[in-house]
Amino acid sequence: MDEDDFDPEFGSRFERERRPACQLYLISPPRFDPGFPEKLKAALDGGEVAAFQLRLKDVEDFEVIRAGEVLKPILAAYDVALIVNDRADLAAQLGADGVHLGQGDGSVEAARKLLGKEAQIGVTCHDSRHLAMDAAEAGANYVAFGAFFPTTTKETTHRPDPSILGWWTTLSPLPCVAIGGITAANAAPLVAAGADFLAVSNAVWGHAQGPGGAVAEFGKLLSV
Ligand SMILES: Cc1ncc(COP(=O)(O)OP(=O)(O)O)c(N)n1
Ligand SMILES: Cc1nc(C(=O)O)sc1CCOP(=O)(O)O
Ligand SMILES: [Mg+2]
Repeated sequence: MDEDDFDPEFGSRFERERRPACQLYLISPPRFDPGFPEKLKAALDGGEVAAFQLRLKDVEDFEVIRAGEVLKPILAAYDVALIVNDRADLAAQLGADGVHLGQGDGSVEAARKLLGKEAQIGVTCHDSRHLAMDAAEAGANYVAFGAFFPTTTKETTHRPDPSILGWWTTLSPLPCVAIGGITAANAAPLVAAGADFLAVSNAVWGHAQGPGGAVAEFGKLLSV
């Protein structure tokens, strides 16, 4: 792809100016159980969600594809972007809206070649300003910082200060995602610091009032 052809600020769901408020980015549970599509619908009935990441772990490729095929029409009906974790090739196979890449999940450039210029490509940057600048330079559509709070969803070793979000928003127009142990009760400082997206898993799928109740709780926080 010609570098000049790529405009990361055009038509992107993750573009800050077009969507100024902080938004919710749901991360799937690590396994796809048969009841999950109904849980997803319940979550999306609870309020505004910008994006959904299919993050299945330790499963065969065909399971990711099968899950993606089931979830894609549901997400489309609610106008929610489908982002596939880890694998640009599976994102391409699914016709997903984008991919999320960790530091060991391949380059932005390679994902861009596979997915095209409209794709949303996010990059894990832990607590590193350097990684975030590298990701932006490589053509990422968003950078993700975390883990802001302890989480049982994933083993984490980095604990950024919320001020990294404010630093990023003054430096770059590229949206930033906050992730890691986020709940409606602890998220306010991340929103205040400048997070464009809150990426959340357990606080939604494991919520006592169900996923819809959880999304509604986040909605109250994000609408003020
Ligand atoms: C939005 C978002 N941010 C960070 C991650 C973590 O990605 P990675 O470091 O590759 O770890 P795994 O999620 O693959 O275990 C993410 N998935 N999404
Ligand atoms: C997938 C993931 N990545 C993280 C990082 O710090 O990069 S923390 C995390 C877990 C997010 O799930 P929960 O909302 O349940 O904590
Ligand atoms: Mg990964």
